Amino acid sequence: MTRAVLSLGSNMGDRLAFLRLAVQGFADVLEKASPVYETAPWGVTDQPDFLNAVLVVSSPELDEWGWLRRGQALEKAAGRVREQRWGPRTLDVDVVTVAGVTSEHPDLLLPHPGTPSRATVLIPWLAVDAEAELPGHGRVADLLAALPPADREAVHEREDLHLIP
Ligand SMILES: Nc1ncnc2c1ncn2[C@@H]1O[C@H](COP(=O)(O)OP(=O)(O)OP(=O)(O)O)[C@@H](O)[C@H]1O
Ligand SMILES: Nc1nc2c(c(=O)[nH]1)N=C(CO)CN2
Repeated sequence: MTRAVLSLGSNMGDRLAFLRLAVQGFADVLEKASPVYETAPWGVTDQPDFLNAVLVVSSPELDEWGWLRRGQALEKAAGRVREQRWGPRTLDVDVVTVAGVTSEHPDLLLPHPGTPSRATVLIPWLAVDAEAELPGHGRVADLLAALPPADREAVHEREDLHLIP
């Protein structure tokens, strides 16, 4: 039995449809789905805005590699092709944490090392779990409070969009 937090992102094509494709792909293991957020791009800033969201999932069968494989299969189903690092994509599924698991394998770093600095992950995560903790880094609420205000202000809830119609 593992419980995982997954981050979803899309900034190409029908962004909401790609996020929904991911939600449908995890429907059998879905515990919680966050609101949808419109977010300014970080990393490569000269690209379209993203939609981002977070899912909490749990399964008696899947280990951390199972979560990665399922996410990658959904990225493939969304027509994602290998592209520039941090560049535009139809669907990105990152494994943020798997409860009780740390990994330094380059194909599966856990917790995902980008998490503490990404308001695009921390804000949706906090929306579904106000008490969330990132193993080794403390409370998600504290991580978010420590970010520059501009990072938090670049993330806007889209109340008109829903992962589950
Ligand atoms: N926790 C993780 N979740 C998803 N992929 C991971 C993780 N740790 C390592 N990877 C590896 O990262 C590789 C590249 O992933 P990807 O192209 O999505 O990176 P990116 O989204 O551009 O950047 P970032 O990983 O910083 O968000 C994949 O081959 C995958 O195996
Ligand atoms: N706002 C935002 N920017 C990004 C994102 C993302 O999900 N949201 N993902 C990236 C590559 O992983 C690069 N930049």
